[in-house]
Amino acid sequence: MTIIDTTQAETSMQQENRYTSGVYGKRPVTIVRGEGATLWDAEGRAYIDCAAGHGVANIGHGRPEIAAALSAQAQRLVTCPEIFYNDTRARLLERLSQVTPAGIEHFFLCNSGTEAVEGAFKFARLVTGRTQIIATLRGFHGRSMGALSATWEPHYREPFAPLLPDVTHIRYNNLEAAETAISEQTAAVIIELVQGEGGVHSATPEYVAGLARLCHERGVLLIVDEVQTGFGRTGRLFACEHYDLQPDILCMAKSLAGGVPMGAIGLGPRVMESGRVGRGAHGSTFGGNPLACAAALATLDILERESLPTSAARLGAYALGRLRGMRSPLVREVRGLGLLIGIELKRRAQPYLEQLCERGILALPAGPNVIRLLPPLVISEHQLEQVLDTLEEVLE
Ligand SMILES: Cc1[nH+]cc(COP(=O)(O)O)c(CN[C@@H](CCC(=O)O)C(=O)O)c1O
Repeated sequence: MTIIDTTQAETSMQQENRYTSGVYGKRPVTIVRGEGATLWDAEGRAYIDCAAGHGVANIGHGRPEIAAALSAQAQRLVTCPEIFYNDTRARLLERLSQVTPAGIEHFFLCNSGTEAVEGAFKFARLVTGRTQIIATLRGFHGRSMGALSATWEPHYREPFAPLLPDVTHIRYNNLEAAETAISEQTAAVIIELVQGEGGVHSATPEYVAGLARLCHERGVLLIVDEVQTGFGRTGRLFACEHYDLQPDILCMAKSLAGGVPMGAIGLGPRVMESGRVGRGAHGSTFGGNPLACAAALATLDILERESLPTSAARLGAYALGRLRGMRSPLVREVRGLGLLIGIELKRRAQPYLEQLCERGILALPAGPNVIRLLPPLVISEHQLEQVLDTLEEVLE
């Protein structure tokens, strides 16, 4: 079904190129419609989506429940800053306290992952009176100046120096490195339990348990960045559940509101009982807006009603098994948890991503040599088989 014809599609690309900032490496595809784990381009070509908008579309595209929630809320009230109470926001805050890891019962609502990280750093400095932030090699936490300071990749970071002072990067999964780095000046350690953009590397249970213990002993807050791993991606609602971990601060965004931009900072007792988070400490015009809150409530309903974290666990285990059984000379290692999967190649991943796109599969990189698969958790078994078959062909 052609949605717009080729000429219109080319015009649309030319139009976007004429006015865009130029910071994105755009693929020559104009995506115009989505449903479930399928996307269509302007010429009506269908793709199986293994990018999910950078891990945003966990519940899939074109969900009528999200459209209905947005429409109903938009007809009542779109925006309402948190200087006023709002009924939809109140319901979401309560719902988040019920589904997040134990102890996380208070939230600052914002509008993106990087904002969640920025706020987390502010709360950590406020609560501890300390300044140092410790992050990990290969970690990705956002591109705004504070979050960027904790993002490891030098070519993201270095053009914008000087960034936040007092940010140290340590080896991931290395407890001795954390023991050495943590000092009297350390406010917080921030980690992803599965490093996403940094190449799909999972934390070991021993590392996480040791790091949590170390942070508690040394008066340091543990910030867990679940912007990418949250809301079912790794096979549990939160990756913290795999580790029985109660973070001091939990950063959330991406799939929280079913594709509508939203972030949230979950605050644990060591933050809230400090008595140091007072009026005026932080703020956001759009944070906690009723429209995003309505979409988030509908999203949490869908995740629960369709048991999507369990689907991610089952489908992800199957996919990892098949990928690890692949005898491709190009593959160095297959890693992942749930439907957050990384295929490390012995070569650059870009040419293979382009071949996948030509064959109707949209996937992402995670560093120069890793193909990252982040499909919607609603992907069907048949679609997943097609993805795996295509990967076998492309990587043979
Ligand atoms: C773990 C994590 N933390 C924070 C962020 C920042 O979120 P936001 O401000 O909403 O973009 C992201 C974006 N992850 C995507 C990076 C996109 C980019 O290159 O920028 C990704 O993993 O592709 C993360 O993956």
